Amino acid sequence: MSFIDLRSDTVTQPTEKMRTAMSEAAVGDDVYEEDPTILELEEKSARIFNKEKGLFFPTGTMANQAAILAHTNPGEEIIIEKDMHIYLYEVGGLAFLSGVQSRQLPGNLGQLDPQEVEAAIRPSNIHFPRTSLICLENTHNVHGGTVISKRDIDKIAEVAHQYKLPLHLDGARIFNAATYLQTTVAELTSSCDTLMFCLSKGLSAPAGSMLVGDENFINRARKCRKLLGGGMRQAGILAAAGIVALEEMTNRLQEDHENALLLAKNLAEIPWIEIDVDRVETNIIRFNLDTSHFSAVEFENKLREANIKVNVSGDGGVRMVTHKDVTRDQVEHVVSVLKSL
Ligand SMILES: Cc1ncc(COP(=O)(O)O)c(CN[C@H](C(=O)O)[C@H](C)O)c1O
Repeated sequence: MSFIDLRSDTVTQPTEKMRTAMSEAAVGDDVYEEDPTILELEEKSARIFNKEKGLFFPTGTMANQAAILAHTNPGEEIIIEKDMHIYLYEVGGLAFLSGVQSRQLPGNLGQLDPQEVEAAIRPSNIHFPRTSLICLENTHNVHGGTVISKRDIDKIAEVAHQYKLPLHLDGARIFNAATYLQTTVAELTSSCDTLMFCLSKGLSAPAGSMLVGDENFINRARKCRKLLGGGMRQAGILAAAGIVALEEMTNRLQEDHENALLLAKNLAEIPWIEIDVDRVETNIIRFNLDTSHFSAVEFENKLREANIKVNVSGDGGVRMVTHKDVTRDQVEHVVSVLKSL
């Protein structure tokens, strides 16, 4: 039974070309830095982002947490936007792994206010922890795949660098942001000191994320990855799919964005759905149910009966995410099912 899976772009299946590349991958022991396919993916990632080095990770969470470990020392404070994945969905890793506390600022659809960031940087004072990192997320998951412009990233970087602080970008969906802005990822992230991006979401690799930054940082992050158990052996089998992802999947993301907008515009016509269509910029749609009509669970179950999977939260919030494995026809089918409810 085939489902239309709108829960996330993490569900994407590898392409046939990825599977072939995986089966033919040249491999070696990556702890000794001898896996040729991982080395090729790391070099390609660094080149695409115009950073000195790249480092392959099993997941985006591990890459984000290794970056925070490599940027900070226990007892320091990092400045984040209050709804970031790094804070909301990484199991308290900031505290548990890095021993840092977070200063959570309110964002405008994920973008931080440069003045608020500057005001949050701790001056030296015997009572205060040292601020050691500033983080952004682009596109922003919880706010609905919203995009932060280069100009707005650069404004935060300017404050960070004025205080000699690094800026780390959770760029899980940075290719979606660059597609929306019609720019390159290198241009968009040029002022970020380090960034993570996912191969395993819209780019459709079966697993894997990359961290890119300068050589000194990547050397520290490699050690943090080993500490976290991410030192892998012949993982070129996974990296081979990542290379195909970068070569073939970054230019099709506009299709996902068009499907998301088509879905959002149709959802807006349904009386018991509250959605801001203008906020749909990339492949994530978030909307609220009029729960007097349906409870979140009822809504999820009715869609499941129609072979459609979505993520709902108890308060009636719904997220739908378009991706390679959801076609335009399937989007139109979802619309007809929703209108029939
Ligand atoms: C902005 C951002 N940064 C990092 C990650 C973590 O990536 P993985 O650890 O899942 O590879 C995610 C995954 N997001 C997943 C999803 O959206 O379904 C879930 C919520 O973890 C993310 O959205």
